[in-house]
Amino acid sequence: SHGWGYGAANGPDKWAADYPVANGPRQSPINIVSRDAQYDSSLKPLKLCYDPSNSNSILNNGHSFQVDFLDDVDSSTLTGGPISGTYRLKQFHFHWGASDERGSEHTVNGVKFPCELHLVHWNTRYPSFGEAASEPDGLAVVGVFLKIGAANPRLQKVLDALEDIKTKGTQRTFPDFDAKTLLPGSLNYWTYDGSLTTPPLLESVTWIVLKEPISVSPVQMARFRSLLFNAAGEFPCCMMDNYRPPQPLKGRQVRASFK
Ligand SMILES: CCN[C@H]1CN(CCOC)S(=O)(=O)c2sc(S(N)(=O)=O)cc21
Ligand SMILES: [Zn+2]
Repeated sequence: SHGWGYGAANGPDKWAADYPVANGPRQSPINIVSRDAQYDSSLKPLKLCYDPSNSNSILNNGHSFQVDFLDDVDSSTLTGGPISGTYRLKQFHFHWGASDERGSEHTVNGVKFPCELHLVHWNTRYPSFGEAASEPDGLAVVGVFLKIGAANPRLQKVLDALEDIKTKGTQRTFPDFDAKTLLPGSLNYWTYDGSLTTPPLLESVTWIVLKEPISVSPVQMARFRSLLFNAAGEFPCCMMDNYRPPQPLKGRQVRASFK
């Protein structure tokens, strides 16, 4: 049987068959309606302490590409914000469209961005990432929108590595990358309780979506689309539109860290 993907036959509308939680009460992404987000003065500032020496490899997993971090020690961490305790950076990856008018998973007042970055962290109160991933407070993902504008030099190292991981299952080393360089100037955020946006769609994610986007140029976006969903030797299928559309809010509240 074919695995999940983003095509007509195996895309988001088909996931509930194998992953019934797809219709659960806290699914992601969502459309963020800024005027409905409630400012919460008790929310703390986000504290992201990333150590470049933790970055390890860059991998094409057939759904996106991800930069993986060594997470056996507490050196690239997320604290503060809406979460309590310490979460460790595990990986970051992106979702993007076939053209610049779509590609993000979260939307803001119905606006889609061409791309969205996800920095995935797991709660160190649990013994491992795998165990954390199935706990309601196990994961925290920081989402950053990419908006079309000037070329972003901080993306270049990542984009240059893509030619070495064109097909599914390929990876290469990716040392000394400072993920902090991908963050915008302001860490103002919206936060809500949600899920993974891909199978297994586990409802274990505290979402922290930054309000300020970072820039990406159309030429840089084309580099994302040069990746392939397929493994080497298989019929080539460009990696694009690898995003899940917004899901029902089902009564959840979205809080804002800013007025
Ligand atoms: C392609 C597979 N993507 C998932 C793989 N992992 C889940 C592992 O299940 C135990 S994961 O925790 O690294 C994440 S985070 C994430 S998103 N888009 O919500 O940030 C998707 C996935
Ligand atoms: Zn993601």
